[in-house]
Amino acid sequence: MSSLEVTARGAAADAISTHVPVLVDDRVASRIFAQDADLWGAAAHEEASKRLSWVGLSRTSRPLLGEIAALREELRGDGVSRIVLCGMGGSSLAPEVICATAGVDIVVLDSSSPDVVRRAVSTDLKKSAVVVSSKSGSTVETDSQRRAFESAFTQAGIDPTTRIIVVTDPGSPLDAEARAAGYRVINADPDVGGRYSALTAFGLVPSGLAGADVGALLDDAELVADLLAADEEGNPALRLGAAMAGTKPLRDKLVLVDAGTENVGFGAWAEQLIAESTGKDGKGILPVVADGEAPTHTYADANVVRLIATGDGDEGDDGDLTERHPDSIAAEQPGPADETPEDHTGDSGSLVTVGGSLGAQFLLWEVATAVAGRLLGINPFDQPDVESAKKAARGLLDQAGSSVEEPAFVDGSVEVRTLGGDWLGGASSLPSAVSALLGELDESSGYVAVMAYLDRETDAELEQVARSLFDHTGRPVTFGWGPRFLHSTGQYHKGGPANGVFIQITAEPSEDLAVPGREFTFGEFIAAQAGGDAQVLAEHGRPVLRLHLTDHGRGLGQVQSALSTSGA
Ligand SMILES: O=P(O)(O)OC[C@H]1O[C@](O)(CO)[C@@H](O)[C@@H]1O
Repeated sequence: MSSLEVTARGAAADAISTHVPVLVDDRVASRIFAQDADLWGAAAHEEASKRLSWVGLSRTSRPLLGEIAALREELRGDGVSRIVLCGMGGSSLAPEVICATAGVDIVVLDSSSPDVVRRAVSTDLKKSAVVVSSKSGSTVETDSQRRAFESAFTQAGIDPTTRIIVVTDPGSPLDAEARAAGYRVINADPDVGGRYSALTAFGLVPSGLAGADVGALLDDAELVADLLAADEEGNPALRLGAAMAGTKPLRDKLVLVDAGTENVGFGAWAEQLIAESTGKDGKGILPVVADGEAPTHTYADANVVRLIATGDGDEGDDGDLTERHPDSIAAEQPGPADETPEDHTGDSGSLVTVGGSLGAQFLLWEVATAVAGRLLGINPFDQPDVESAKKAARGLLDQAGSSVEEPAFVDGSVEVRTLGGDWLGGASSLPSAVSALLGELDESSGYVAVMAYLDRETDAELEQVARSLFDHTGRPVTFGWGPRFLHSTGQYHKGGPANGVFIQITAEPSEDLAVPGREFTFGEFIAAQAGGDAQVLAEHGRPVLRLHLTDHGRGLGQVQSALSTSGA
């Protein structure tokens, strides 16, 4: 069943009551589906005019289904049982959620760590097919990964053109190069941006080859398309968009809590959509992907979204529900304060509950984010600050091999460096440096961003420090694996509100790996990405604590300990 269930309480319900009637009067929903590029102001018109084709994908993507099914059968006949996806951000986050939800395996390689890449290219190569997905065709991580696989297949005596499938925009540099080299190329709709591309070839090809029922995704999106295009107060996307960006005062931390949803890892996909779409011009909504146990009302700028299983919605337990039919939303009138969980500030809180099938929710959140962009007064379709980090990384790559700046000090197996202000003070140990950074945190609006350029499989335990830092600071903490987050929350960190403090963790690889045909190695590349991002954050006045592990095991233990006690 694809019905969308959305309810709201507290400040979110107030935002809905305030803004949805105006959105209806302005016919925002029907104009989005009519691909009206005027909805976000003159400055956004050019980009919006080539970034709205996602509204029709539930129909226009259908011709892909036969091609995907045939290719899957061909590969299986060739002994392929492992699908690897090389892609960053919008070119890999949707397949990751689609396959996890469908319970089918896919290896998502969205890292430039030499150890991670080496593991991906040296595991079961003879049984593997690789989808190389890049809209622009110029993302260096994806190009480097492709080169590594091309070389590995060749060395294994396997013709790479029989095992590498390319998904890219028509006319991209990768499109021409791949076709000339004899690769199979599947073009995606060029009028859809990466973070809106879940129902394009970027989302469907890798997922379908891995065995997910991608036709059902399109069916589920199709079932709710008319509802989401309706200029009606029951339109779930108008209400979700108003709840996201219309609270007063603005609650700009959107805490995404897995409260039983069948859509596995949905928060990681929504994180890029929301952060990269809204985080610019000093504004934006920060997605905070929390674990299910996270307290739901703990700071006054929190807007909590509980992602529930389809059909688990509240059945009018407050009696305030307006008539709710399966495919609509009911915005509860804000009940008495005691009906919504109190938080430690006595704030009555803001809570949205969302349920629905994955295909329906892809479209729901895409429309809601476009609505939120209009309410925030920003262009939800560009990512102006991402390029600055890429440019800084390229600059550092050109200097590859040159000496790295000296650390402020070394504590055991951790080199400590600081940027973005003279906030270190007299700190001379790792815990005291963490404490000094947290001392820069604005207690009413700030957030902590942990950015780990490590191995999200073998170092997965590190993610738990987010909860410790939250418990210690009472402020939102985001955790991103580098360089993957650069294509998700990275835009927000640099272009959004200047209230983040940043902890970057890097490590010496166990063994470096050449990028075939390039003048840099994977180790040099990921180090340049980290250095470039830190440099740009500091240029934006953000305090950055850079922690570099000289011995992976011992250094990681020190960092986990320091971030878990947070200098307490
Ligand atoms: O698909 P491409 O062009 O390789 O881009 C990957 C990702 O990088 C960005 O362009 C910038 O982060 C995202 O919008 C996109 O999803």
